Amino acid sequence: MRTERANHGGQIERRDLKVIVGAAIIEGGRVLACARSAPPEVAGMFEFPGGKVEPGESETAALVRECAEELAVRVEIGERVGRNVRMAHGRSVLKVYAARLLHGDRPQALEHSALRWLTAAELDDVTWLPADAPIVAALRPMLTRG
Ligand SMILES: Nc1nc2c([nH]c(=O)n2[C@H]2C[C@H](O)[C@@H](COP(=O)(O)OP(=O)(O)OP(=O)(O)O)O2)c(=O)[nH]1
Repeated sequence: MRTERANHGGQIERRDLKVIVGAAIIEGGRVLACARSAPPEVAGMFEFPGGKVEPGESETAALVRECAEELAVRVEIGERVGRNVRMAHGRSVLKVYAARLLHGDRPQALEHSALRWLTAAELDDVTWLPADAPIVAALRPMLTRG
């Protein structure tokens, strides 16, 4: 994504905004939380499976690709969960979408150190990456709603 903003001199400054997408995979009132295996500073903290959107790739396509790479599952992408979360001093943005598993696929931890299915009441049982806090808050009523 390309963004423009005026710097202090009033000139337009162009820079690339990196978009990170995450999938809140929901099944039976539970969401899949994945523990990062690296880097060491965040290893063991939980996130939504996903990653960077590649140039020319749609957000949905990036999520389908990342879920296949990280979990070996096929997913259907649904509605947005929560708001855009700015990270890395505004250089990147995290966008999370609800997703559901297709064809009876079961997630495998190909890149994560652990996978956990959490109910709304269990969302706080794990330590999420800090940027995920507003997403987790928005997810809570969605899980209860079923
Ligand atoms: N996937 C994901 N990343 C998140 C979440 N919350 C959060 O702060 N992040 C951050 C962690 C990383 O700095 C960045 C995602 O980078 P990544 O390394 O997982 O993405 P990637 O797979 O495309 O990276 P790469 O190793 O291919 O370069 O976003 C989240 O819920 N899911």
